[in-house]
Amino acid sequence: MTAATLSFGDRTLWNNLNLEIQPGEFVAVLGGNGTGKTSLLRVILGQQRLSAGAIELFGRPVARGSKGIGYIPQQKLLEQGTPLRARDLVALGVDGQRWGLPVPSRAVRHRVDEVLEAVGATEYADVPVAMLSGGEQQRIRVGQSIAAHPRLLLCDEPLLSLDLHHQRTVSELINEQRTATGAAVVFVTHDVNPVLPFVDRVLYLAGGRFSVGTPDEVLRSEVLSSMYNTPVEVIRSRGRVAVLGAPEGYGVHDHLEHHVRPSGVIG
Ligand SMILES: Nc1ncnc2c1ncn2[C@@H]1O[C@H](COP(=O)(O)OP(=O)(O)OP(=O)(O)O)[C@@H](O)[C@H]1O
Repeated sequence: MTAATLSFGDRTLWNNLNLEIQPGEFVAVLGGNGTGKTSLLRVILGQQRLSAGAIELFGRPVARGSKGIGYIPQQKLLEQGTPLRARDLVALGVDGQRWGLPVPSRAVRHRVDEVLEAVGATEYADVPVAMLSGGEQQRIRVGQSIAAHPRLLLCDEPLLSLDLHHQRTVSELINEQRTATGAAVVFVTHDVNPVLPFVDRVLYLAGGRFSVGTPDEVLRSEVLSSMYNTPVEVIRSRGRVAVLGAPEGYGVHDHLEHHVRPSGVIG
């Protein structure tokens, strides 16, 4: 991504962003509501054009529907009554194009079983997904996103509404996928703590500015204070990060509940 700028009307979300993501790299995208985190993923997916600058994916200009990307969209709870089972959603990830064929091929079925096993969902493979807990649904979504062996995994707040135990298991699943296949991970989150041990670089968006670097370089009082243009204190203790004093709506630790939509369909 070179000199990338994204504006809507007279509002610039980020400006002159240069970011090259290496295979196997784990990049956490941090920032408050409305700072352009999801929009960044949409740019990578080819769903949103840059206002200026350029973006390449696997050496080619970004195009909609690029192969090689796994995507975990922001969580939506599944509507009761959705007849799809866990294994159907994973099959969609393996072979989205041919979705709709009544009987998946043997190769697809094999891959589905493999993925269900990898995400620890074999037990509930045949349960309608709407009956599963949020954490179980999220494992299935991770399964769906990794099923086609992506080279790049885009994760939009995949830990939202999960308890600490499930935050850990879902983060570990994503990280295991990265280490097993060398896929790069772009992980949008309000709270970096659950993934901090895995993060190579942070892209922090705030107040129309950004900062990129290792967690040690970016998650510092001086860096964030300068981005927010107000004194912000970053405290690191026992491997955790807390950001104090970030203006409302721009912090890493915003309240998350309002993200959870009451109903919807797995993306
Ligand atoms: N197509 C669009 N047209 C106009 N404005 C848009 C469009 N897409 C996004 N925006 C605006 O850009 C801003 C950034 O949106 P985005 O969803 O990228 O933020 P975010 O950082 O992911 O926020 P959140 O943490 O709340 O999900 C928001 O104010 C949003 O309303």
